[in-house]
Amino acid sequence: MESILKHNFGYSQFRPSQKEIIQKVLEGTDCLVVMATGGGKSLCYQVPPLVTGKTAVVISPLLSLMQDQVMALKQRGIKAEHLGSSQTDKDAYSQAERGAFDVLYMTPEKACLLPTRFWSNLLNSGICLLAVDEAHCISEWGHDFRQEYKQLDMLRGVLLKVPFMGLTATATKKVRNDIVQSLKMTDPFISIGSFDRKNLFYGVKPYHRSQLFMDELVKEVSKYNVSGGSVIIYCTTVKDTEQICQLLCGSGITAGMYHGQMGSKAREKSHRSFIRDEVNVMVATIAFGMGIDKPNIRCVIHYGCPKSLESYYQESGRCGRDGLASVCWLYYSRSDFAKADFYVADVRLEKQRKAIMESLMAAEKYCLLVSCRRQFLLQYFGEKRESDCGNCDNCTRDKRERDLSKESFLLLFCIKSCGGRWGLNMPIDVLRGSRSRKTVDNKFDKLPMHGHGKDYTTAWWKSLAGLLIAHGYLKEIADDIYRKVSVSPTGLQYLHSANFDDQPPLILALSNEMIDEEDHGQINAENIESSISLEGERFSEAEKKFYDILLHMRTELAKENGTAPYAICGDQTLIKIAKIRPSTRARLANIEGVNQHLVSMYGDKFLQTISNASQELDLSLNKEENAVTATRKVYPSSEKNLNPAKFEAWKMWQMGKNSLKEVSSLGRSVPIKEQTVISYILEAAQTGCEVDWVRFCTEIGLTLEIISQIRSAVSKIGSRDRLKPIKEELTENVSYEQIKTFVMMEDLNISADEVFGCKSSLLSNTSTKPSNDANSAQIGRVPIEWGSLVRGRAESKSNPEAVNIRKQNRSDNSDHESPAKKLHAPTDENENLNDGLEATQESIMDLINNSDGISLSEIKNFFRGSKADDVVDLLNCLETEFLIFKKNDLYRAL
Ligand SMILES: Nc1ncnc2c1ncn2[C@@H]1O[C@H](COP(=O)(O)OP(=O)(O)OP(=O)(O)O)[C@@H](O)[C@H]1O
Repeated sequence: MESILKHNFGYSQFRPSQKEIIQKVLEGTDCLVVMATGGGKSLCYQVPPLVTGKTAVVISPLLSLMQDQVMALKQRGIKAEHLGSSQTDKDAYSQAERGAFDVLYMTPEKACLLPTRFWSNLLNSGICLLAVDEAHCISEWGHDFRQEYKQLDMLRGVLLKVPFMGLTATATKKVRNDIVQSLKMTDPFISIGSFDRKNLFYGVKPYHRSQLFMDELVKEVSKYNVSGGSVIIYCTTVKDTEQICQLLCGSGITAGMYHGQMGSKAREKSHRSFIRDEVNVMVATIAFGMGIDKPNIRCVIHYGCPKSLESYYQESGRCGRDGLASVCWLYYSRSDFAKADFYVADVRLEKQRKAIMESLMAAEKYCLLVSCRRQFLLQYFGEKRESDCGNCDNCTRDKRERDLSKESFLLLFCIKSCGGRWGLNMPIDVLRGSRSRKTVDNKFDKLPMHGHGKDYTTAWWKSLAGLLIAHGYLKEIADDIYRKVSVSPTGLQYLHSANFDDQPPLILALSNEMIDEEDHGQINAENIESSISLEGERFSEAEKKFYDILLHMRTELAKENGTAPYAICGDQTLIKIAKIRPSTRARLANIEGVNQHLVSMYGDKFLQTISNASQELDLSLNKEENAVTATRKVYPSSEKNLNPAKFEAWKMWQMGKNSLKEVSSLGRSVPIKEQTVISYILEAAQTGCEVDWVRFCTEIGLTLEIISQIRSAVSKIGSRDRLKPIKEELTENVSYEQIKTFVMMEDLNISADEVFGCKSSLLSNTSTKPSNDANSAQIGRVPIEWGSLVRGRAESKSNPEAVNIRKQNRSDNSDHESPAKKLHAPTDENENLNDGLEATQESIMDLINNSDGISLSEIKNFFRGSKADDVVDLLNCLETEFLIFKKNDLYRAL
């Protein structure tokens, strides 16, 4: 499967769960896949047909989405097609039933309309899977219910024994159950991944329709536009869509537009121009979006509060799909929260109206939040996150705190005095001294707090109510389409401890709206700008020019071939090419994201461009990948990859030599948890910051003994994907932080020897590496089992000499020894035996086939009978032929 992944997709590693899901499909098991937006769900149905040689049928809700996917798959050398009204190829249908396609897309309507004959012909030809993408559309509880999806169950009666797969990014438990039942799945494998999109920064701002705000919007969009990144602006109405598009175009930004009132041709054209990088900014209603997989969208702006958090997560999920840092802004106005009437206009069932209302209230809550937005979002989808993320506006802004005891008392008292039967408007009107008929009729003008809140605006009071709801002093419930606010038990307790003249302190962080109002509605540039930098990699001036040349070449190639630039390869791949500047096809093929189709179709063009541009810009070729990506030795570029809070924490700890405890409180009005500081530093390490691991391990109490315990727990569980089961295997004194650190060090190939300054006997039982390897005894990576490697060679007919080696090895190495002990470095005797071995394509293939990843130095060492350069040349040839590939600096067979 890994070979298919590299060969067709250019990737060297499956993401968490992908492989397991694919294996389940291959076993014929139904699967429900819930994975974050951009998590890589598509691969779960695109790989099985390549393994089995049978067709995967994919049900997808939108034509444009299917067309994009077909286009991208074709660029990966995969036979893909869609059936539907826009299909112009008359033979597509008959080819499809003959099983000519690996992946066959169709809408649910089409799937239900196709005659049984089509399905039985396809069954005869071979069908490995029926995948239902965006499966939440099947559920009436979902945020995007589509009637057509409901009828898909009829295919069950036709496609006997074919595994069904439902895929979605947003499914509550109720929706998940609905999908399983609606698709009549039997004992399905359910995979629920994390919803966390770590590379996305989340921010929210209240907006006013002022010129100042519009100027700032233009400025924000221009920022991404100049660097070639794409932006989507989602509007809640067609009118806003047109106005914002006009505004941007009037400011010299080439923007496209997409909404439901445009004709289908115009919409298609607009979509195509965006996908092909002809326009970088798309202003759209939510008609545009589901499944858009354009990797380089750097910013998604919501101009108006979305109607639910599910749709917000879906739409903002279009952002940063290549994993580079990207930004999601949500601009709201108070009037957005009063749109419930509009959303429920055609809904007759009270139950559904209530559900819509609750969704809107959750979105409102997200807007008004003063704590970590990521934590809130994840919690909404049922996922727990212990610490603040440090990558949202609330985590990164300086909090302005104030004692709001007097104001809170007044509001709580007033809400209670009004009887808890109202929304917020009535009690706030009372506080502001209203003598409206309703107030007088209810005798609220006689209440003691009447008129005591005149100094603040209605919006300010609403904001305070939002804070009190968030902190549990007030509770808000939906009653059909109305909201009612009442004082919670915590609020009552507070009221009891206070009176008109004296209240216990209640210190709260002011919301953005309150700050905004107190700063006289001035939204300044600093406020509105995202606080993270988007520059993914640090380029020199010349490298930046080199990258631009590559971008230009990719655009031209895409035009010539009628495809989208990103379908040729993603920006991240292009960044790597610009940094490494490979001179041969083999080196090009080895870059993450480069698939065989790219090498054979466009390889010459890439190499020619690289050669010319390198000469022109005086840049050397074939920069060592390690020098580019080494994560342990470089740090300054990480300032660009980390948000300021995390970078500062790392700087204080690593450069300032402060302890973790000191970092948690130094210069902060409210200390953060020490665990948060630890996670910041680990993240810094991940993005390339240098970390003094000795000091770090000492501070968190991570010893060799604990490492050994964690490793045993990991091998018992068989996976490091989830920390909880690992933690449960360990004694209580081993903390999550220690486990996280272990995992991170393992990911970064940090050697225990290096950290603990010894050749550890504790480590040698499972991960001893040949002692002549400078990087030996890395934590966790089980190195090549020299015994099995030599046995493997011996079994190969192409290498008779190996038989001798096996004999020799057997006599040295008892079969009764534990597998761990068999992991030993070659003895001097072994080394002498290898002295005469010559490398050939075949013998290298044997060696690699029999190893679980082998480094260049190990291969050179093994074939000391050949010149090192010859070994490298042979390896290059094997890479070009896509027989082997490199992952984490280890060669593996495809
Ligand atoms: N193993 C992998 N290694 C690297 N990139 C991957 C891997 N798997 C998928 N990707 C890339 O991640 C991006 C997102 O994948 P995909 O379109 O399948 O997401 P998705 O889960 O369907 O998201 P959504 O629900 O938002 O549509 C794609 O560009 C895809 O090529």
